Amino acid sequence: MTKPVVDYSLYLVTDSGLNLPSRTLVQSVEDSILGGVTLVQLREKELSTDAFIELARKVQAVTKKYNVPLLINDNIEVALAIDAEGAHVGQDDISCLEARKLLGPNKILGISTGTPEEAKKALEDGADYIGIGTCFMTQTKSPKRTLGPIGVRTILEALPAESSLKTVVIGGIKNDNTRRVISHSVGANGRILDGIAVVTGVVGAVDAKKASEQLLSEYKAGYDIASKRVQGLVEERASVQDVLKSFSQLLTTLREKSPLVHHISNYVVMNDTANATLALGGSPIMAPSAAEAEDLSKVVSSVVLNIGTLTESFVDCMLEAGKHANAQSKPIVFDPVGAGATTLRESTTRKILNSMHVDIIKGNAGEISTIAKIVGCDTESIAMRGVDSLGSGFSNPAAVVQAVAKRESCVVVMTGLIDYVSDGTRTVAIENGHAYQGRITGSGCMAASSIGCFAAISPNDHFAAAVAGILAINLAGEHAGTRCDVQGPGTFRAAFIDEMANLAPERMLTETRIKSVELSN
Ligand SMILES: Nc1ncnc2c1ncn2[C@@H]1O[C@H](COP(=O)(O)OP(=O)(O)OP(=O)(O)O)[C@@H](O)[C@H]1O
Ligand SMILES: Cc1ncsc1CCO
Repeated sequence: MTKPVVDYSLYLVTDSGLNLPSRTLVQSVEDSILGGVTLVQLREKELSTDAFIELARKVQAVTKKYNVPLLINDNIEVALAIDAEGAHVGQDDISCLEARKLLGPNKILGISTGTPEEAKKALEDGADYIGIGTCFMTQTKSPKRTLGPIGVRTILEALPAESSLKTVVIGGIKNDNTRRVISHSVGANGRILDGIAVVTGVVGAVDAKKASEQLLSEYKAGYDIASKRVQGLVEERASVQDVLKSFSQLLTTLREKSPLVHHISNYVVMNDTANATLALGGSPIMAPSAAEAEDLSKVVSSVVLNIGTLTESFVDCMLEAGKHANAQSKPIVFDPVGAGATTLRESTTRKILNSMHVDIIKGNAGEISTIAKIVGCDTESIAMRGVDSLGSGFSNPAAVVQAVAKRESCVVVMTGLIDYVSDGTRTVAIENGHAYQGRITGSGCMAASSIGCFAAISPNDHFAAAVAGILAINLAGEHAGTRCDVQGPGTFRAAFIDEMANLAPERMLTETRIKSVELSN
């Protein structure tokens, strides 16, 4: 018998303890296969070998009927006794090498992995696939730390791009997180998860068939986004010159369309960011309640998340708004204010990056340094004092923004005397701006709002949106800072908003001081 070809897209892992009492486990398995489950694993930790074999034979009658492979968890004896298609082992069970010896070369063998090292070892030891987890907290597992999509990606990136080892993600995978787990975990090596492994989402669902249909459709939607991202990594991009030409048009469009921008901002800058949005041509809605996030996601054109004054309810709202913005494909701008200043800010930043796909990250050097650490980029560390970045910044700032952008598959903006914007491939340095911007609070937050406005009317080119957003705010800063009626930060603040409203689109072409930075990829 040759090794079966396996479709890992929707992998059901059973658990009698979680199966709804209204039906048998065998019924749940059959319903889930009718809904699209492509692979089944029988996991029974409490049964004797005889009882396990008896149940396995019943489940096998169903899997055989639909030609879906059946794997046995942990117990190789049971797998061999019923001639199952293969087995799955954990890190604390029989070793992968030993399991392969017992199973022979033609059975499917999978192993649970939680670190890049375990994944590489599984490949060496002859596994066919790895289960990567735990991704999120679940009813079945409460690990000390979950991987989240970023941790999953680190494991995918540890594997050679061309290796035939398949990968599935496990742990808390549900309908409402499948798409982003798949799309957000794409490795820089182009590896995309081959499937999702689900326990409670199916056996605990009232309608296992419907739950399976929905999960499979979410996996496919996530896979499509992931494939586009992988293509984007190699696709030819428009030149900076092309982007420059489009800026004045973007500002004109912003004023014509006046898109609604959902802000979850901080108490300090709420009013200034709302006024900056209006002055530039957008329409702000400052809405920090989770209860209205879903409704808003349907009508707004972009979302700005700002962690400046963190409270539990702000965080809840950001997570909810992010989830719905991703589902509605509305761009998200993330402003990790003071990210490195406290443990709460750092852990919230991690939570946000793990819970949604952020399209544009904007921060000062200290904040970007914290993000780099969270996502695993090896860079210098820049200290923060409260919400301000300390010192002269990175020795090679362009390389840092490019590395973080590449790693997160998003656009990264780092502000300061010179602002850097990168999408991981193109990187530019923007020299416009006025020193007064550094002397009032919230000019970074207003920059995020400006980017949010441009992202709203440029949903398919977030790089152009970020560059245009920074240019608009910095040109307004230059005009305001050089006005003779501006005497200091107080008068500057009012003049700054005026000059955002006065900004003529053509000035974005003639007054920009922008340089493309050539970096090796
Ligand atoms: N010395 C400066 N010269 C010119 N522009 C500056 C200067 N300092 C800051 N800026 C501009 O001000 C904006 C905000 O940058 P900054 O790095 O000060 O943000 P931030 O520290 O996040 O601000 P905040 O936390 O107050 O919102 C950017 O558009 C940047 O270009
Ligand atoms: C000063 C300050 N503290 C929390 S948020 C904020 C505004 C700058 O982001």
